[in-house]
Amino acid sequence: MEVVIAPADELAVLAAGHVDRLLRRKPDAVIGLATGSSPLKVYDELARRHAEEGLSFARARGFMLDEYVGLPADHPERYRTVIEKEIASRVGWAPEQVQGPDGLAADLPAASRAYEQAIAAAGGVDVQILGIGTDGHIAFNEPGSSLASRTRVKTLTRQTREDNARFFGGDVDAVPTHCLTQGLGTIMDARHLVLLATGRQKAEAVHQLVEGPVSAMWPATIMQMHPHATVLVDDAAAGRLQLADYYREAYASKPAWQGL
Ligand SMILES: N[C@@H]1[C@@H](O)[C@H](O)[C@@H](COP(=O)(O)O)O[C@@H]1O
Repeated sequence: MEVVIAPADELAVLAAGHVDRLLRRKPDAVIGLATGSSPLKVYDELARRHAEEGLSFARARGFMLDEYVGLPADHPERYRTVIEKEIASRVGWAPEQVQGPDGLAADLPAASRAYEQAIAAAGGVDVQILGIGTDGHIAFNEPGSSLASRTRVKTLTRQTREDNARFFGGDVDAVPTHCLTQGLGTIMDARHLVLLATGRQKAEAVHQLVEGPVSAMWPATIMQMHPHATVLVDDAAAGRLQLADYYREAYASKPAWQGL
């Protein structure tokens, strides 16, 4: 696991750089897309590179991490709508180039299985962009999630619904109670994980993710078992890291042969 501590704008450029290099090496790459506020600057930077530097997404595909259950198709907070607005429409992706779990399916377990099959049929995810919840969830894998879980229905915790109420006019009761989410096992199958976290409210989750024991109580800790995980955090989110000085030194003195 590589930990990089830098200002938020720099983190976004680093994350976009990973996607950029992947696309230039593999134009038909599969990109895992996260919602939430953490990846927004990354999407801005990718849109900028698409518009100004000819970064092409024409042959690439996107797979979303998760989706609320039951939000109407035209709801502005439906993750499919958010991803369309924040990234897909800005990099020239046609609707069929981006897939997400179907939170409106009549048979949600069947939709979950179909989504796993779609990811596998696409050859798996090359780079997965991730945020982290204050309780250490990734995608919507709440504390207690099986570390080997696959795409399925989950019940959102009160804390997650309160955290996300800001997107629903501050009304926690307007936040759906259930979601479809890639499992931790699904996420771990991606070839590269790039997680972004900023702000003091993420400091404990980041500490657990990087330095805590691997545990279903802090689901993101499963990333410690991934062979290629990049954790990008600002000073505030790094505030509780015990080895912060070491991560700073290691990054500042990173030899060129280690690659980006
Ligand atoms: N399902 C999403 C996660 O994918 C995201 O990582 C998390 C953190 O959101 P934010 O980046 O806004 O803090 O929120 C939601 O719960």
